[in-house]
Amino acid sequence: MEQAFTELLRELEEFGEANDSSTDQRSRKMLNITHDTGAFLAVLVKACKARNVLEIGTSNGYSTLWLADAVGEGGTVTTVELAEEKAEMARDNFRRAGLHSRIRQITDDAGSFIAGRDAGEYDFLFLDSNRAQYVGWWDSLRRILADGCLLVIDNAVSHAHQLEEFSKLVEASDDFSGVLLPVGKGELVLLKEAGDAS
Ligand SMILES: C[S@@+](CC[C@H](N)C(=O)[O-])C[C@H]1O[C@@H](n2cnc3c(N)ncnc32)[C@H](O)[C@@H]1O
Repeated sequence: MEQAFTELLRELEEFGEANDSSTDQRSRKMLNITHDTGAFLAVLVKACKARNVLEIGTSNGYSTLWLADAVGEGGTVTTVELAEEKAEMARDNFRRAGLHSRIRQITDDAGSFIAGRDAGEYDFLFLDSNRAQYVGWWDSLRRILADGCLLVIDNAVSHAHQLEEFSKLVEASDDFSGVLLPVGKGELVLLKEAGDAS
């Protein structure tokens, strides 16, 4: 990882912490993943050789930068954000990092966006958005993830109670297996089983 990129990540971490502690208004908070979560996502993306990543919940683009760096040249990260002012901040950060050419920004409601995607279109999903909507998104999420690939969900420990219904849906899905890891705010890593090719 280049020094300038590491410095940008550190700058955004400091900005996120200062910003989020300066306001009680949730919509104004950046709510970024932790540094170790970013490093963890990058390792997963590289290990999976993911080339077509989808992130739901861009905020100002901190987590997107980790994903975009990890996919490498030739890879793409599509990231969805509802709030225009945050998408604007993210656009700026993507340019600063020189990674804008591999990032596709969607400023829309993630539910409508994922409903219109093709089956198996993405080989890595990262979900870090409005947890109350995850249950309604489950059918689309499981459909657009390719077989043998990962869906990672942030805040699975910090906000476990908000994910109870969602977790029940996942547990009832035979084609998914998962593990909850104590990284950052708790990462739920779900594998869409590849199925029996024989
Ligand atoms: C926790 S923040 C994302 C933080 C970001 N992943 C990071 O680590 O830098 C969640 C974001 O999801 C966005 N969001 C909430 N509901 C959404 C929806 N229905 N569609 C798209 N984005 C949504 C919020 O505006 C917010 O910026």
